[in-house]
Amino acid sequence: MTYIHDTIEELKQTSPAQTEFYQAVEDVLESLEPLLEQNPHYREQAILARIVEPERQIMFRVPWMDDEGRVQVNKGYRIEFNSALGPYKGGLRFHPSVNGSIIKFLGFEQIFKNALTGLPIGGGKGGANFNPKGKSNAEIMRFCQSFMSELFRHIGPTTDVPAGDIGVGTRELGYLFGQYKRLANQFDGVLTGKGLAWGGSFVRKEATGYGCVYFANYMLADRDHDLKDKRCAVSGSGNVAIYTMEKLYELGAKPVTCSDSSGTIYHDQGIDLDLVKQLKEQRNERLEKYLETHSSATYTPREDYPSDGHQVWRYEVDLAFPCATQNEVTRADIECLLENGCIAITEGANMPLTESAFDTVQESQIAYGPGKASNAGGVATSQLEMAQNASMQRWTFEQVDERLQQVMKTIYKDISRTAEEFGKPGQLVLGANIAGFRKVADAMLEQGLV
Ligand SMILES: NC(=O)C1=CN([C@@H]2O[C@H](COP(=O)(O)OP(=O)(O)OC[C@H]3O[C@@H](n4cnc5c(N)ncnc54)[C@H](O)[C@@H]3O)[C@@H](O)[C@H]2O)C=CC1
Ligand SMILES: O=C(O)CCC(=O)C(=O)O
Repeated sequence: MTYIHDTIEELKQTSPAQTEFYQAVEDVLESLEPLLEQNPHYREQAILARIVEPERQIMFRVPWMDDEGRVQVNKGYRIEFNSALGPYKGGLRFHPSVNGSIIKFLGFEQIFKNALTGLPIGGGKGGANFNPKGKSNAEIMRFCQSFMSELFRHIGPTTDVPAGDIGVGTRELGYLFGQYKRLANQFDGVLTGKGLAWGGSFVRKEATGYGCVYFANYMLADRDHDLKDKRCAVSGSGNVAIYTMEKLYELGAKPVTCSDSSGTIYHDQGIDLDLVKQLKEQRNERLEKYLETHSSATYTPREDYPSDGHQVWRYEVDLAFPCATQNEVTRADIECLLENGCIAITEGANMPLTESAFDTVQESQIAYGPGKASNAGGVATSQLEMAQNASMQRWTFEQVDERLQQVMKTIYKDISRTAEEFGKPGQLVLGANIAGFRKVADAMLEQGLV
């Protein structure tokens, strides 16, 4: 459709050199053709041109001092993308690869993901090109304090509520929250993923991984499969990967791989999750150390990966769960998964498939849970944390987990129904993009020229 094509071309002119952002925009817009044909008012009201433009983009200097007394400077970002459905909501990423394009793609995805939860949250994302690897605890604290010294004036419990993402966990959120409190003189729900003793919610830590597996379970059930005894490839070994593996074990499946940015572990008898938690959550070690306890496992260092992809996807598995980062699955990886009999891919990470991997999946018959639906459990539970903070209540682990399961079921049903409505049953990408877009676009139209 030329309207969609023209919007994407215009975006490339006005926001140059933002490859990941174009990739995320193309994924959403290219699904919208049947909806736009049915509803000409979206075009008349220039809704596409409005929705791809963030409401506000904040970029700032983050100066801090390292342990040697040297001054360091990083770039900080917060993209407040869309507030049609509620306050901006989305994580903060600290990773050396962070730039305007990465934060914009993440913020754009977040708009539709948050809409799919059915909860009143808009979309935003932020972060810095800061590399936490090898930094001391004191350096991390000083960086977080400097980052928040600027960010605090832009956020608030009903304005913009950041959370964690890659490189930002409970420790970093603690330092960020401490600095916010000193500057704003407020103890409120301005960040989510907080420690349980200072306003955090049960299940937030586990929510993205658990939610992803709940989603996979609903998707498989609809295709007369279940998780029992399924061999699973999981990538990453951070927050999302660990709690994906935990729930897979609980529901009878067996994760046989995990990875970090240095290499991949394959363990045929099943990944030793207690050991991975020790290595990653407590000791901050590389996965290679896994071999010191399990010599029967295989470790492949990154430099020995196949030239066209990633080792983690090159084993015989039934299910795949990319849980590390964007563009971590190539076309060759997908071909290998398909040849090895994999029946479903469920995304824990945001946009983990390269464009050609995505096209290959779309052409295949494999069940595919797109991240904006399947990893929405994290942000949904963040909203439950906001609700608990605002009402000064604390719900039990079981109550929050029950709500999380309900949200994931509703998302699955909503996107499946939408795919059917547009004559493409089972096409969850189309279902997720149309269902998410429609909620946001309709709210924007009702709010006037915003
Ligand atoms: N934390 C959350 O609640 C949510 C996270 N996500 C997404 O899940 C993914 C993982 O995030 P978290 O587990 O929170 O982060 P994390 O920092 O806890 O873990 C990230 C993992 O990915 C690996 N990784 C990072 N960059 C990599 C690279 N270039 N190559 C290979 N491995 C790499 C790291 O070694 C680590 O194992 C990201 O795409 C994030 O945006 C999505 C929804 C919510
Ligand atoms: O919990 C949140 O607010 C953010 C989660 C997030 O960053 C994501 O869904 O990608």
